[in-house]
Amino acid sequence: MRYLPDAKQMKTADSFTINELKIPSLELMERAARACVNHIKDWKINLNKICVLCGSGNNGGDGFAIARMFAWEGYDVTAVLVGNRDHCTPETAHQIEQLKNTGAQFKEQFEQEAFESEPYTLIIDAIFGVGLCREVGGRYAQIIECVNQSDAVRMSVDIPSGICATTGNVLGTAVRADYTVTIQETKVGLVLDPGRSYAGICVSEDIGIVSLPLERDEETACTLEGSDYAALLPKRNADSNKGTYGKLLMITGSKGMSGAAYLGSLAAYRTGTGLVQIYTAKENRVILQSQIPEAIITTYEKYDVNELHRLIDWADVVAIGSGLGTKKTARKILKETLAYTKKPCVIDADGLNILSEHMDYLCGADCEHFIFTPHMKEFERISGLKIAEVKKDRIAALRTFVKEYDVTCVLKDSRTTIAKPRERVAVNLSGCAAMAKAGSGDVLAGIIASYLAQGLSEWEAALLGVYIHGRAGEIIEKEQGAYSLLARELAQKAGTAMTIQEEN
Ligand SMILES: NC(=O)C1=CN([C@@H]2O[C@H](COP(=O)(O)OP(=O)(O)OC[C@H]3O[C@@H](n4cnc5c(N)ncnc54)[C@H](OP(=O)(O)O)[C@@H]3O)[C@@H](O)[C@H]2O)[C@@H](O)CC1
Ligand SMILES: Nc1ncnc2c1ncn2[C@@H]1O[C@H](COP(=O)(O)OP(=O)(O)O)[C@@H](O)[C@H]1O
Ligand SMILES: [K+]
Repeated sequence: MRYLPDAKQMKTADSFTINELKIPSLELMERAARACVNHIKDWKINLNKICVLCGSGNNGGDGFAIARMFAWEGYDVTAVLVGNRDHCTPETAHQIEQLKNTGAQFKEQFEQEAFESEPYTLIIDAIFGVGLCREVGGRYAQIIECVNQSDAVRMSVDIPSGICATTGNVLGTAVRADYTVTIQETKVGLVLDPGRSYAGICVSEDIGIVSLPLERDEETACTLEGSDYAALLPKRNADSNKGTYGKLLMITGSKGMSGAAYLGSLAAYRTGTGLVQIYTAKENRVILQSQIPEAIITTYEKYDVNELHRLIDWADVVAIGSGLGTKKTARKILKETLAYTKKPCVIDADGLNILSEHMDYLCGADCEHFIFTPHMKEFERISGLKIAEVKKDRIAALRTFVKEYDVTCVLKDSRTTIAKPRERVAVNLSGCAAMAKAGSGDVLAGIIASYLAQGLSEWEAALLGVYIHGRAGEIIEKEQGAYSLLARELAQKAGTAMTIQEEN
């Protein structure tokens, strides 16, 4: 597991290391700068003419130290203070002093004409780091625009200036970096979009800042690593039969929407479930029987409460909502399912759309065992927060939502975030744009339900499901390119994605 701290959490870890472990701030700065220099050299960037743009905070201090190191080695380097000299931190003021007699050029002010006339091959952005605390405007915005218009390679120290380390949002404007060296832990704003795309190739470098404060703070987000996911994989025993791997009831599909039922059940079988029963509208029987003969098909024309209870009693796990529609029968089925089931239950798509108008269905329900899988629009509906509002700080919005309803929630997006009360918010790092196709979400609901059926907890199933879904997308993108993925291929490849994981 890796921590993904926000700005405040990272600053707390910095201060703890400096104040409690007595590692001087300047020593950490020296290590940070050295790490940046080493990475820049590894990347084989053209170093003919280097410009380092430094703010007055400690991010600027890192920048001046980098300039000094390159100057010592004889490179042509210019360091520009883009901040106010009177506002320099003691460390940054010290670094400016250290720059004297190294051969580096020092400019106390940014001059646009001079900057644009120089044939810089590398611009190092050390304007703002985790201390960015408001919209970038005025002079700073102009400087960042100049940087983005330059033909030089752009490398950011810690985080592209203008990106919020806590939310990944652009605060006014931001440097579009080709490379970023982030100090110690990857900030959560570097993995959430748009911060992720502004950072370019991003590496983190351990400089000895301790993680204890991050561990202590339950609000520090995290991401899992390959070995963590491998440990979650359901075991396949020699002495087993289909009953060993769970009975999954999928209440999915409606008239003209058989695809959702097909995709979810295919994904569940492909990822290991022993037995899948689909409960769907009667019009889907023939098509589903021919598309997926491995599934048991039970159909309804009208709502029959006894039949629904019998099916839920049969199942170990329920998944409801994909392609269900929002008509009267669908509403009745959802209401009764949520009231009756004590089994783990994935609620997706139309299940969430119906619920958004009837949040009272959750009263008295076994919410602790529910996993919601909304995309942004569905989350807007169930949370009552506009998408723009959610995007301002999606982790905070998600955390508040799961606390209120006591559910596990998988907020799907280009970067999917997963939350549950009393757990750290997790950000999934697998997946790719090839997956932005209709039906991808139905597949995810099937995979998560499949892991529940095989005995994983709600939290484990959500984490592993989202990861494997993304890995399957990556495998397809590698084989077929970024355009041709079909949701059914995602379902088919999900099992392969699990095998690869086992080998890691
Ligand atoms: N020893 C350590 O602790 C280590 C720290 N390290 C490095 O330090 C970085 C954090 O340093 P930091 O905390 O000094 O903040 P930083 O990002 O430089 O910016 C603060 C300055 O920006 C200004 N400012 C903010 N927003 C603004 C805006 N919109 N528009 C204009 N100005 C704005 C703000 O001004 P003020 O609000 O005071 O007016 C202040 O002057 C971290 O990312 C890492 O690179 C590493 O070397 C490891 C060891
Ligand atoms: N650009 C992207 N990068 C990574 N994953 C993506 C991207 N676009 C979509 N996805 C994933 O694909 C799935 C789409 O789900 P959803 O919007 O519910 O699809 P549908 O309703 O058509 O089944 C989600 O799991 C989402 O995370
Ligand atoms: K920066």
